[in-house]
Amino acid sequence: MAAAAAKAAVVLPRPVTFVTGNAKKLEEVKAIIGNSIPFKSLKLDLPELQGEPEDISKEKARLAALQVNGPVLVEDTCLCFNSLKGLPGPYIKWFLEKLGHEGLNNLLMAYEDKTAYALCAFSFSLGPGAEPLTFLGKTPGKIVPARGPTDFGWDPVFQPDGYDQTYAEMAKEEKNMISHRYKSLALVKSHFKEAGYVFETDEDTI
Ligand SMILES: Nc1ncnc2c1ncn2[C@H]1C[C@H](O)[C@@H](COP(=O)(O)OP(=O)(O)OP(=O)(O)O)O1
Ligand SMILES: [Mg+2]
Repeated sequence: MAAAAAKAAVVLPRPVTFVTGNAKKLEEVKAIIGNSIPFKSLKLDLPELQGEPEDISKEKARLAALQVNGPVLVEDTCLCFNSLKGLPGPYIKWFLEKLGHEGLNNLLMAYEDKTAYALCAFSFSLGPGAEPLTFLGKTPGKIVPARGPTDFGWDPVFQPDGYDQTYAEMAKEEKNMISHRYKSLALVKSHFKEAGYVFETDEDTI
């Protein structure tokens, strides 16, 4: 029995590499994952396919697995406005860059409904050619005029439901307990627990 169980375990010869070009994302992922998964990072801005959030995330994982030649974790974040039927969604990075916080608010000027949701799609691939698994986390809220520090993306204009503060105004520890990123990482962590991957690596993790 023990032998059968040992045979079934997937052995990973390397830590999981989290690939992102965004230092702030990495900071949050580190804070949330802690020591639960042997993990390192690679700073690389991967190209992103157009399409549905889940497909963009999966394709990022396929590209990352080829680059790293080993197990990888990637993430794609969307900010979806309900009045705009989910847009800007995965294109929020470009909307934010071109329009700024005020421009994001202006997009909703013609609509009464300011509700939105933050969506995070983590994808994990065991390596080149392996079909990625995707884990989605969603936090509902609304778009408000910017409040709080402006050092992380659209955090100042997103106020999660049930809170008087924007993501930017919240303490990091508090945001990391309710965020879209926290929810999807919780699913990643339970997948790792259930799968019982065995890491046989002496590579350094961070
Ligand atoms: N938790 C967050 N709060 C606020 N802004 C965020 C958050 N996560 C990401 N952003 C910003 C950064 C980007 O402008 C945009 C998400 O685009 P995305 O392609 O997922 O990130 P990215 O291009 O910066 O990093 P990556 O290299 O991982 O793709 O939203
Ligand atoms: Mg990106």
